[in-house]
Amino acid sequence: MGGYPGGMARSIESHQRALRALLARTHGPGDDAVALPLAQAAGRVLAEDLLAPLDLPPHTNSQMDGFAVRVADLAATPESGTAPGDGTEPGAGTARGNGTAAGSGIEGGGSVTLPVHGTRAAGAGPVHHEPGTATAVMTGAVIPEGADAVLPVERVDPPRFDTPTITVPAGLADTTAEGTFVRPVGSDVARGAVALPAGTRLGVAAIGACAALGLVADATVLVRRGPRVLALSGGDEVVPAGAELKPGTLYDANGPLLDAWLREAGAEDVACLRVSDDPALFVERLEEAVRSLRPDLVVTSGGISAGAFEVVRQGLEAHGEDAWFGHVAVQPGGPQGHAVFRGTPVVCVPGNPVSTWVSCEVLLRDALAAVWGSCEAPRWGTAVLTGEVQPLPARTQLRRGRVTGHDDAGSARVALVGGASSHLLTAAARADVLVRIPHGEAPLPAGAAVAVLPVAGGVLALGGAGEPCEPGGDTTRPRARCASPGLDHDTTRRADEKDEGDDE
Ligand SMILES: Nc1nc2c(c(=O)[nH]1)N[C@H]1C(S)=C(S)[C@@H](COP(=O)(O)OP(=O)(O)OC[C@H]3O[C@@H](n4cnc5c(N)ncnc54)[C@H](O)[C@@H]3O)O[C@H]1N2
Ligand code: MOO
Repeated sequence: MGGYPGGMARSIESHQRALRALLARTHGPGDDAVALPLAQAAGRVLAEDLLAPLDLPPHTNSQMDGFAVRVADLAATPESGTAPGDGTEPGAGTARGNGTAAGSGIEGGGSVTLPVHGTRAAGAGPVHHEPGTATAVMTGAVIPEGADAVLPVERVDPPRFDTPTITVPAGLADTTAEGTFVRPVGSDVARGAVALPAGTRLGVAAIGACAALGLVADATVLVRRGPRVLALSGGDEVVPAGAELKPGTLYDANGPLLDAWLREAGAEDVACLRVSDDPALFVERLEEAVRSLRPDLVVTSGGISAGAFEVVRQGLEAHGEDAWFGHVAVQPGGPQGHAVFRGTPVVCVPGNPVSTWVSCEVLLRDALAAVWGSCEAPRWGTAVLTGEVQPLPARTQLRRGRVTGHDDAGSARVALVGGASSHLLTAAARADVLVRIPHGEAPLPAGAAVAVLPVAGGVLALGGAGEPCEPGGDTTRPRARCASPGLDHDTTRRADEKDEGDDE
């Protein structure tokens, strides 16, 4: 248990400010941009407005399978018995009924009957609409010129297309306004207007929008350049995947985790280095890597807490400038640090894997978004807890959770996933939000509103993940399995199911 009085720790917000100031020492907000082919720009943030090269939709089209009509043709008067208009054009046989349309079950008392002229499928070119008629149109079909509304097929009588006439019930005829179920040309975005403003992350919908605008995969888009990052992780106990797992050792989770996270956060390039517990060697390798790679930012994981082998803290306190190592009043992510090394900002996050990840999501993301603009800032929402949660007395907790639907009032419901301990990485991998539990003494009851931060957006950028963390390392990897033979899943309580009061 890492106990310390909350009063001696920085708040999350004050540490965010410190990281912003650190990164701003070498980079101004949105300093530079890079032109990338669209195919490589997924997950990146636009550096300039993207203008629409065409109207979207490119033509006025139907929102429904139904019948295109002129609204004026639905406004027949009981006296005339026909729809207004000149009454002489083709289709002037339009009649207003006064009873229930035969077999339709539709209430009458003002219904209008129109002859059906033509059928238009999506993809067919524009045609002229005959006044006083209805044209069958499928969803997406160009609205025939002269028609100004669409009646859904299921609301007319008969509710089908193989019919010479349709009867429009009075309730529908009276309430259909011009534009009903019509999608005007350019109603999503007009040609020349801003389709995606600068600052938009090229997520799934934005990629779809670019495709809809006709941008081909090698069309160039200008995106914010992210930092080139050197990521250091390790410790004597940490070995790369594929190596022999000797007693007391464990596989490197944080190197690949940082590599994936930094790329998803818009880093231009990421180099990963594993370091030992020897502070002199740590400084030597850092020195070498900073000189040869010239990163914009160094991120370290581990080696900063209260142990006897805190290689990062010891190395940077002795050889860095403006080093700060202390605590933030948050769990996980309590121990934190930062320094400047040979002019390069260094952000130091704690080594427990969930602490590394949560620190990146909440602390580093804020600074990268503010100073580099290479990713979106953390955007908190609210949800209600599905069960009671015991807070910590002096630290905000950032628990992992999954949104499980909505309550009767429409609020998102969030259930915690796994316990509070920061080694519970597989449980964290099942989470889609971080749940902010304010410090306090009394349990938060089920139904209490809490802040939640979506965290499951990273998959898009991973296709481009670069070099493995250990180039040249042993490539013989243990094969993944779905379940361990012999492990009784019914009776084994997993470590990540242990819950409250766990505040390491
Ligand atoms: N006396 C105290 N002890 C600890 C405190 C404290 O306040 N007082 N804080 C605890 C908290 S909270 C955290 S978080 C950790 C942070 O420690 P470090 O940042 O120094 O990290 P390490 O000691 O190097 O490692 C912690 C933990 O994570 C494992 N680890 C490290 N790197 C990796 C990796 N690349 N892949 C997988 N796992 C990794 C490491 O084996 C340790 O188990 O300190 C607490 N202690
Ligand atoms: O604060 Mo530590 O980061 O819980 O594991």
